[in-house]
Amino acid sequence: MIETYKEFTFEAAHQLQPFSGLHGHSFQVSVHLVGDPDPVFGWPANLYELEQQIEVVRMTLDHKYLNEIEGLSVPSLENVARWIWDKLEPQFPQLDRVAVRRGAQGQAEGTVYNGRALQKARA
Ligand SMILES: Nc1nc2c(c(=O)[nH]1)N=C([C@H](O)[C@H](O)COP(=O)(O)OP(=O)(O)OP(=O)(O)O)CN2
Ligand SMILES: [Zn+2]
Repeated sequence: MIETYKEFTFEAAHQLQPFSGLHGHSFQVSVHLVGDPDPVFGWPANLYELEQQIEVVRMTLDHKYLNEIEGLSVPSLENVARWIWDKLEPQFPQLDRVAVRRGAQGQAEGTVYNGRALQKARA
């Protein structure tokens, strides 16, 4: 098995009542794929294909008010990560986890969503 990842960022506003009113963040995301290496290229998936789908996701989130996006009415870090997983997993069965963080280096807060581990734990 081999792991390949792609990072992207987006800027967005959100609020999380009753904990926070309207404000914005720079979010940093990393998308990790795990799978058997391709016999020629050694990758679990072609990054060109992943990048195309990530761009669709990024365009949906970037410079948006997250609470208004379908499925993101409660945009905690964890729900944002799950939402990204749900968008990418149908095209990428090799998807292993999605990490979402916000805040400066050394002060960041974030989450790692591993949908497959959660599905196994529930089964
Ligand atoms: N596990 C989580 N806990 C909490 C989350 C979350 O997403 N996951 N979010 C919140 C609230 O949004 C909280 O008010 C955080 O507000 P936010 O401005 O996003 O972050 P900070 O308060 O740390 O402010 P900085 O801008 O980072 O200084 C609560 N719990
Ligand atoms: Zn916030």
